[in-house]
Amino acid sequence: MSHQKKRHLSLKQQQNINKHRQKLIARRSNQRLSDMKHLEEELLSQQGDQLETYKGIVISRYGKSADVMLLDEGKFTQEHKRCFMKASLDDLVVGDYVYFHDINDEQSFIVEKEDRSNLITRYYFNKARNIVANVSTMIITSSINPTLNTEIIDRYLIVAENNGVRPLILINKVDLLETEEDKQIVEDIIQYYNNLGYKTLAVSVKDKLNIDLIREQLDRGLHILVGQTGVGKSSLINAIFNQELMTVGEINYDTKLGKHTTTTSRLFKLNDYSALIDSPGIREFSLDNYNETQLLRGYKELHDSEYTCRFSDCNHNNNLGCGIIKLKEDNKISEFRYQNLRNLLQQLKES
Ligand SMILES: Nc1nc2c(ncn2[C@@H]2O[C@H](COP(=O)(O)OP(=O)(O)OP(=O)(O)O)[C@@H](O)[C@H]2O)c(=O)[nH]1
Ligand SMILES: [Zn+2]
Repeated sequence: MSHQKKRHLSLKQQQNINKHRQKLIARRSNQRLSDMKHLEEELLSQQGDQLETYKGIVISRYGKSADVMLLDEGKFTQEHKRCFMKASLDDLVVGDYVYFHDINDEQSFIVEKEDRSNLITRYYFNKARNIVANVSTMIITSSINPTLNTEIIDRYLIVAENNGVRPLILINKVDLLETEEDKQIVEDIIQYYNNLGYKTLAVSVKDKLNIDLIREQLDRGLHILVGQTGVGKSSLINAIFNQELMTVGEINYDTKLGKHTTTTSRLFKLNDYSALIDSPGIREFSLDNYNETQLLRGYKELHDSEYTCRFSDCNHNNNLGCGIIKLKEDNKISEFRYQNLRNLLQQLKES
């Protein structure tokens, strides 16, 4: 990697790295022999050589290591590194920007992580698990078949709103709409979300409809694709990149492993500054363990102070200063969004 430009570190970063080295020296005497120590020692032995520091982005996590793509002055490259990290950085997730040193040709060591602009978390049995960081766009994918489920769209919107991520809503497979009535229903839904300020597109991978408009929306940053199984996420990735990058709707019966069992995530570069990250953990995460405040925060219609419930313990079932009921009475929320909100509140009560 010696041909790569040396990254100029800020004073603070240099100090942090120096501090880290000193800590390693202090720790050396009382640390048990372990793989990590071995790596750290190797790192230390090279101190005199003025280790170069590179910036990268985490694209996969495996236990105690991470795959990092090298960034060249902020631009995505094709170069990947398998990295180990100091213990305090073991919460690294896909999307984290990191600084690392090369230990040898195969191995590198991450010494610092940049502050995250956002972090998407999911809950497994009440335990928070970080999924991905620094996301610019959450591409919320839904489709006409098996059924257009706006409640799931709304669930993802809640996650996006609560994490400071811009949503882009795609309604795929519109080629399957047969009647004028169905077309109108879908058009109304799309218009409603667009009016709310969420960019929403009708697309068809089959007919190559509006794929160029999707690309236009993704000119900078890290993007993730979310949505239920079968809505056409893999098909969309192939269409956006105009390449067969993903296997569409197939299961490998020889190994009895579906493609969902792949644990690695992949970063697909759209241009120097824009990339799409795909991994099973990201694709399948859903809204769980959200509290009522977060849920209501996820509904843009309620952001107007006029529609804030007067009492913090409002049960949203009687008219006494309830923002949700007022919203409905004033016709400031569509029927489908209102029903979804009611359903989500009900599910919260039952959980
Ligand atoms: N009619 C129609 N079918 C489509 C379209 N896009 C995708 N499909 C089909 O939908 C099925 C599922 O597509 P995938 O791309 O595998 O869906 P996915 O969301 O990646 O599914 P998971 O990997 O299970 O999450 C496949 O049979 C695709 O051919 C479309 O625009 N129109
Ligand atoms: Zn209320």
